[in-house]
Amino acid sequence: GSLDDLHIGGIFPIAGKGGWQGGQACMPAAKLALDDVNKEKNLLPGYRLILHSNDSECEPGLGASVMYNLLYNKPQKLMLLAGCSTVCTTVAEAAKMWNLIVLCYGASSPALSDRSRFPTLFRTHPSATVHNPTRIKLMKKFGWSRVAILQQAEEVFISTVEDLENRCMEAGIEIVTRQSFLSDPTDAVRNLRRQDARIIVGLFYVVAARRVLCEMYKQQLYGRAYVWFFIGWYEDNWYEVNLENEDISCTVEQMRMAAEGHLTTEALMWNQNNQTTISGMTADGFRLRLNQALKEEGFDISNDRYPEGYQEAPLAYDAVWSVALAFNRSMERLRHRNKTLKEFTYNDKDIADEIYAAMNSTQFLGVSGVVAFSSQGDRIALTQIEQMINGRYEKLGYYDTQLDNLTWLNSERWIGGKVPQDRTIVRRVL
Ligand SMILES: CC1(C)CO[C@@H](CC(=O)O)CN1
Repeated sequence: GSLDDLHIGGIFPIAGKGGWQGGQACMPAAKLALDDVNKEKNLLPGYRLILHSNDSECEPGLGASVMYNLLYNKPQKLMLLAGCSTVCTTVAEAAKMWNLIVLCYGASSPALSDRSRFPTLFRTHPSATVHNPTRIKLMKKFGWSRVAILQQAEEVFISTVEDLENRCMEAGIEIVTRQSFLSDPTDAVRNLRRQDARIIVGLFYVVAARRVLCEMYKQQLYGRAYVWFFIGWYEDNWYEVNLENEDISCTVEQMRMAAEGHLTTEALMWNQNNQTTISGMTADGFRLRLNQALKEEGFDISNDRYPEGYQEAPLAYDAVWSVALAFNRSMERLRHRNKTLKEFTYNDKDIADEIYAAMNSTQFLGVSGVVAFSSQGDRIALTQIEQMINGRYEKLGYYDTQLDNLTWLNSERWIGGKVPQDRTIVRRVL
């Protein structure tokens, strides 16, 4: 017989600059997943999953208006997918009024880990706070118990630093100073020097990162006596590009000198080994298929950053699988009560609770790695640690926070040949 349709809404960053580099690859990735789940004959037997996509341009206002279009136009939607933090915040805060589960594939804001504000939110994109246990783990590994923080005054970094401060307290790590800046880091970097900061955690977007790096060079806050933690999701050669048009008054050579030796942490968004995932593909197989799909859609995938340039694509792909699996599981349970998902209406909390319960118990191997959510709906993810060695990022290891398991490759290199100290050592000459 003919298949019955299950409808979901999708809000994607497409036009505009797509929010973050790579946001535009999320809709093509979601469409690939839609084809795949609809081919699985025993995943949604008798049903076809239909995705109604709209463009948010990563703007919360536009995101809200496309959400209302999705809700006030037939057919009835069962769930909403969204991307950027600002759009996800707006959509997730409102969607509970329609008893809709929201699944965000591109939202990193720590503020979203809040069941009182977002009771129906899940996200396949990890929170920015996922870096913090890794930073603490490294501080302990290298014996650093006196650190400093330098951050850009942006919501995502303010809430990440609050979490980091709490974890430093618990770990007995002293924060000698926390400096923040809006766009010019000059004074903040000077204050780091005044406090004799040696181990510094830097939290800023990539444009601010270039300014910080040049300021580090000018104020000599780099080299053998310092360790900087930067964010790992900037594009690879981030410190060599746009110097002129961003008025960076350092040369590429000076930027490279200041950058040498810094550590980075980032959430893993591509499954690391060659295991076959739930879709039947390995992560590399997904990479090839995505590449093909992007080419067909006219994307420029010649840049060497591919797929890091589209690093969040696996999160959008796995989000659609999460939806299909949750519908499969909730349909099973509803059947015992002679109900089906097709009966869902926006004031049916009973079915919404079934979908919530099913989503809450998600656990499968996707192309982005194991997909599972915390009680706050946050993606549980591994982190990767790298170091800038001779102008190239080298992998140093991976950290699994859940198991407190650090996989270390012993490939770190210190400019002075030994681990930098977290303070000036005053030798008592007796
Ligand atoms: C790792 C990054 C670049 C963090 O910001 C996310 C976008 C957002 O949180 O709005 C996308 N992924």
